[in-house]
Amino acid sequence: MTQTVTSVASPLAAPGPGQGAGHHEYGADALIVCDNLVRIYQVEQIEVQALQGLDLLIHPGEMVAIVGASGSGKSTLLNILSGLDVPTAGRARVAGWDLLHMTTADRLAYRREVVGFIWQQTARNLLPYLTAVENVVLPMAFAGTRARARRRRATELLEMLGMGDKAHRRPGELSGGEQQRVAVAVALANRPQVLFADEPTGELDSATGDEVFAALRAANTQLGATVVVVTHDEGVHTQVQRTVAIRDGRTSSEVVRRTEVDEFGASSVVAEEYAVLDRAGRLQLPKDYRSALGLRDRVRLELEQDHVGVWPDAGRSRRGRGDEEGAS
Ligand SMILES: Nc1ncnc2c1ncn2[C@@H]1O[C@H](COP(=O)(O)OP(=O)(O)OP(=O)(O)O)[C@@H](O)[C@H]1O
Repeated sequence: MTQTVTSVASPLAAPGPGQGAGHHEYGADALIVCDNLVRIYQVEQIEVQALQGLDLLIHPGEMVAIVGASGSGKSTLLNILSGLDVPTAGRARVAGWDLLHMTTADRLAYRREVVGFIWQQTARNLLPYLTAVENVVLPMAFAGTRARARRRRATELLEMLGMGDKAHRRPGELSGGEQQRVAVAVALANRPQVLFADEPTGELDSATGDEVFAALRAANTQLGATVVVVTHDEGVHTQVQRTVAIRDGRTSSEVVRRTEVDEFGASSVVAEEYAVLDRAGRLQLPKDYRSALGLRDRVRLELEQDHVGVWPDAGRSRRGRGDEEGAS
């Protein structure tokens, strides 16, 4: 993987209202827009800032992983995007639905028809007393799809995900990976524009996890669903086109994978890491870069023709040494 950290001007850096010519709304062409999203939980007298001004854009047809350590805000973000929770401030929009201003009826329609979910706990995805095909039929029945059409779609989806021969088994008669593949079919039943998956492979070994990712990729490439997977597993970047890292309730870096074809026609996958630059111009330098050059407290910046140089504060390190000498 190339280790160039390139700071991408986050789309947030685009001109705001009234700024510059031809300005357009932030994320106008994105399917998922989080703009300065804040979620504060009040626990007795203490405020917990789970999201601290998170910016994120996901475009139609993307398959994106959101990674971050425990407590970084991943579940909070997913709960908001899936319509289960409401942010404290900021803007969140999915497929044209404003998630801060939805009525209860809107929320129901949104959850039933616009988005689909796969949760980590297989038991949360499927009803244990229904067969695989009956589980897939159920959301279509709630949405009012005709009986014959829902049966046909359920069968097609299970076949597409390699579960056609096990359509009449109950979840208890399926492996964990197979249950998650059925869960993907359930989530796709009402033709959602977006699939959200929360640690969908968390309870599985890596080989079985790969099968679940293959099912999510099929949903993405064959049905055109935009897929967002939340996980603490940083190794997930090999499974998706783009990985967005969250730290302390904010997006901090991204890894983008693309296929390059050389002059002999051989293709290879190149992964490039980007630092996210926010509207205020803040970006986070990776820890290994900071420690390699002893960057801390403040750095010297220099604007070059096509890049910005970042240097350790030489004056401060000299002073630091002087202090140490003085102290000895
Ligand atoms: N309902 C809640 N009430 C109070 N604090 C909460 C609540 N939910 C989450 N938090 C806090 O918000 C922060 C972000 O939590 P969140 O669950 O979103 O993180 P996460 O990245 O999903 O973690 P994990 O990988 O462990 O699930 C944490 O400090 C957490 O303790």
